[in-house]
Amino acid sequence: MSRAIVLVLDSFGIGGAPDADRFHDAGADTLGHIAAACAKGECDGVGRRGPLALPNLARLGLFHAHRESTGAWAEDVTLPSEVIGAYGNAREISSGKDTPSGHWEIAGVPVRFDWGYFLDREESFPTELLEALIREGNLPGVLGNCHASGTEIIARLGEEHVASGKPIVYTSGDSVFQIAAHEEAFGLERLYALCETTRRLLEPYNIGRVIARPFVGRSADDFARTANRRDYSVEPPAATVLQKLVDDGGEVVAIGKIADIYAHCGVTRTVKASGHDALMDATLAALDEASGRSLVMTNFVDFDTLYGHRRDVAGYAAALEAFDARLPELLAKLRHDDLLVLTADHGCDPTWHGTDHTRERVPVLALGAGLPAGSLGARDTFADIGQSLAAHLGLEPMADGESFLSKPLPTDPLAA
Ligand SMILES: O=P(O)(O)O[C@H]1O[C@H](CO)[C@@H](O)[C@H]1O
Ligand SMILES: [Mn+2]
Ligand SMILES: [Mn+2]
Repeated sequence: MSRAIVLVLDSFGIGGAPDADRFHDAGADTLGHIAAACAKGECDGVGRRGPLALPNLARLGLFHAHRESTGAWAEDVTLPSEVIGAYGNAREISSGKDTPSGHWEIAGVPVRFDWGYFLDREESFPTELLEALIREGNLPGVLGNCHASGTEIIARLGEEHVASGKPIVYTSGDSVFQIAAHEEAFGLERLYALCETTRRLLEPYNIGRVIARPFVGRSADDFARTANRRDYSVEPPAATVLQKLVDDGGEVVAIGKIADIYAHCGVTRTVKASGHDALMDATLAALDEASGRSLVMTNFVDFDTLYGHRRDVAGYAAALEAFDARLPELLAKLRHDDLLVLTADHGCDPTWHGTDHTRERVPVLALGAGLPAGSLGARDTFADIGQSLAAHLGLEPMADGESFLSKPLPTDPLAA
């Protein structure tokens, strides 16, 4: 029975998006700029040193994929003696560079409509929306109401929030409405309920996600966000490959943020875990259990949340190396007819201006299912992954994308 394993390294772009200009991201290159910083010794001293060392990802073809995306090798990296994976780079055709768009497109459903955005950097939200939220949420008011980095805004407004009981509302370049509140002073369940109210009030605004951002701590110096973050996404606009597999009697194990990102559509089992080691442990355990026709999908969120958005280049490098070191455990569990795909949902170049995502191509590193090692070239949409998963899992083809599993057409002997 076919199994597929998809690991999404959240925000791990490899530069080169042909439409990066439109997002003011021309030149952004998450992998390339991390490698360059490591090569200059700028990432030494966080439990790592020297050039970026990703020997296992390199064997799957990561650096080759990056070179095909940008035209240049990542600085000072060691190339593998042999590439064992099929590697490619994929551009995104969805209108946004956000997490749901990237994941849905990976699963064969690009987002062709435009999301709503709160574009004003200050006074970002419409007055009538905030008035409705204050009324229905029984709130003394709200704080924030601006574009912000989530860690900076709790340091700036967290104490006032605890004293006043007013939740902190903020947004970003993404189609999001985020609510930060203290887990104990405000209450976690109350925060979740407020997010559900917000989700309903946002219906006319076409916003992709409401995100609950609980935090703990006593003062601005030690406020810290917790793993109880929860995302309230709208449903994908069409059946993803996850949904098609479930409808056809298969199993979908969603690990980490995956279930939230797909609005719980097309998921048979949800596994929550916090931190990359725990996420990898959960993935390995799921592989031990997944016996039938199944898809195991994991989102490795820390690359994005702890390092990309925080513009922490050294932290990102160390997290990549730690992830790479655990890959052999996963490879050892693969059966010959499994298909493993490693990819990303967008970029978040930690050397870039601002704190938002960056429009980039993503790596497509595939192994197994009889795929020969070598280049898959430049893929025109992330949906090529969804289409390949559909082919591998024996599902009807998706409307978008081209499978990289399909064999080349036999040459016509008469045409010679
Ligand atoms: O700064 P924090 O709160 O981590 O927010 C980030 O997380 C959100 C979801 O990816 C993005 O919209 C981005 O702004
Ligand atoms: Mn993401
Ligand atoms: Mn993000």
